[in-house]
Amino acid sequence: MTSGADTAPPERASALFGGALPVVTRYAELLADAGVERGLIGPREVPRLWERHLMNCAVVEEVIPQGAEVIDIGSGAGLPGVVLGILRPDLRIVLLEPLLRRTVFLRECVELLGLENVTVRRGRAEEAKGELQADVVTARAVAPLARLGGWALPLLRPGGSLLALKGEQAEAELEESRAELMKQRPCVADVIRVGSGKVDPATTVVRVTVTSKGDQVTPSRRQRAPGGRNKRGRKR
Ligand SMILES: C[S@@+](CC[C@H](N)C(=O)[O-])C[C@H]1O[C@@H](n2cnc3c(N)ncnc32)[C@H](O)[C@@H]1O
Repeated sequence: MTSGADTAPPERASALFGGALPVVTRYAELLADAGVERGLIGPREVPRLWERHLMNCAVVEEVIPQGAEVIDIGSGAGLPGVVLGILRPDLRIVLLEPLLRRTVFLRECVELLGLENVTVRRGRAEEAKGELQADVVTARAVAPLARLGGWALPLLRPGGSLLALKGEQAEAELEESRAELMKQRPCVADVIRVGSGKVDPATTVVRVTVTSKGDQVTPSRRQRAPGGRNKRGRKR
């Protein structure tokens, strides 16, 4: 067991987590203990669990609407999904993760922390289309934005958002990926910073919001020209 001092919350965690602090502290202990033992997080992350992981993820809750259904793609050891589930009991969260030993750990966390609003699903995001739907999809350190968009946008309800936690290159990555994201589904995208004054630096999030009521824009639909004719002018 890692020493308690390693996982003791810093002072400003109290303001951020409020009454949820004891449960987040228990989660920090699980990460520092079984999480490290089973190779789900590196031992060097333990001293910076709070600032760099737990608090950094928690502030994303600022932009998640009340009562939203959330899918956390590539949850790993539970970031950001478990933290959001603790902090926001109003959310219903699915932790979507393909690797068995990670889903085993996630199920243990859900059970031990008593998170009735969080479920764990083993699977790949690209295979969840048609089976899972959400108002918000979160993802941290899972895939480049264009690929992530291809997995996440089909899972969103109209008006729903992908919230991708990214680093300092977020703006550049968004500009490179914007056209690809639009091909997936009509959407608007921006880079926002959340948690100013609560975490330093603020957490950078690429937010991609689906604007259409319709489904994904499929190549066949895009090729269709108005007037019931296809691109070559032949009547359909
Ligand atoms: C670098 S880890 C990040 C874990 C966690 N989000 C975090 O920030 O600590 C990437 C995670 O994405 C998962 N992953 C990779 N490909 C995936 C896919 N196609 N669908 C869902 N999850 C995937 C991996 O199994 C792994 O747990």
